[in-house]
Amino acid sequence: MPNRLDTSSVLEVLKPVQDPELNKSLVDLNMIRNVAIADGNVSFTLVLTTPACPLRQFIVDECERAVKTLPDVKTVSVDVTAETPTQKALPDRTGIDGVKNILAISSGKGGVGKSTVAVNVAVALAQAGAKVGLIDADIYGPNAPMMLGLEGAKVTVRQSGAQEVLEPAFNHGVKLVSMGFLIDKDQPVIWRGPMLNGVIRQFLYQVQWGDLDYLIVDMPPGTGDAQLTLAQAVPMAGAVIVTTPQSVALLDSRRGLKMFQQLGVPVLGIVENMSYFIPPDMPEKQYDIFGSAGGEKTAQELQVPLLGCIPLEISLREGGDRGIPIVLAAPESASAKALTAIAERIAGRVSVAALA
Ligand SMILES: Nc1ncnc2c1ncn2[C@@H]1O[C@H](COP(=O)(O)OP(=O)(O)OP(=O)(O)O)[C@@H](O)[C@H]1O
Repeated sequence: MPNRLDTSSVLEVLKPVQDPELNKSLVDLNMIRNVAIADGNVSFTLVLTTPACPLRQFIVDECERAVKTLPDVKTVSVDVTAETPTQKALPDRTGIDGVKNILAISSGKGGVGKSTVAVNVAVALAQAGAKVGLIDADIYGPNAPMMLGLEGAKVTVRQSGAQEVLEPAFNHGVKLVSMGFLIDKDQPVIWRGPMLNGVIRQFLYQVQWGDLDYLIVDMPPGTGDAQLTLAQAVPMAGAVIVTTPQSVALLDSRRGLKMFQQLGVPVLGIVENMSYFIPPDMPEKQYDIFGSAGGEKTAQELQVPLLGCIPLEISLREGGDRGIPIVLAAPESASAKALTAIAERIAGRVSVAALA
């Protein structure tokens, strides 16, 4: 134990403190910077690997505790920032300039709450300070514009050199492009594979995304052309599979999971939506409408993490309908807390994979 107070002794006592997800020393990971000491007041910057770090407070507390073991320390002040690592490049995939991590939110079947999860995870990450974009590639139900309060918005087209580029819409801290901006919502559209592929590629490469920590893609349900196009075009940081506890939904999600694994896309985990119902007038009650623990069983069987369980809550649907996602409209509700924790877990796993 050092018996003096200087920059090197601060780094020495901080060396055993690990990033709990990466299991490596914060000092070795270059996460401790700008150590300064003035009259017993120690300050430094802690650079996390994601602004949505689920263990932020725990890491800060551990750092403070370690530094306070040094003699003559009066105060410890930790300035927390984040630098999200960029996912690893793949030789046969073309990344998007400035976009660090591309994530797919997928489901085996429709109506399980995939868009609800995509929108709320995007907003929760933005709330934490991340730069976030969302591609609503769901041709069957392009709900993201409504859920983000951007219904009726239009993407502007600009000429950039020889290329036309789309300017995304923006609300609640999230940049959005959507199939809903391109099609009349009352007009049935028959999508052919090549057409859909073309639009997905346009959404990836011809949008003025700027710098993004996370680009989230709300996929159409099922295992079709869109998934294939996405996985073969860009390097993917991972896919998240949304399911409900019913066994049919779980069967479909197994299929989705296998598909991503075959395409070489890491599956970050499963989200179980509509896990149980909390009656608004009896919040202490919990009803397992679709059975219970299905997501947990599937996650165990397929050896992927269960990222979280979201209850059925009326306010969650209302938030979506009003264009104010529940993580903003009612952050203290059970579903908002679950969604925020899911966003943090996703961000944590993406960082771990990028730095592995
Ligand atoms: N946990 C929940 N509690 C209450 N309502 C929910 C919940 N999850 C989703 N919903 C509601 O269910 C409907 C369908 O959800 P959502 O559009 O997110 O599903 P989806 O899987 O994206 O559907 P689609 O396949 O049609 O795109 C929406 O009205 C949404 O607000």
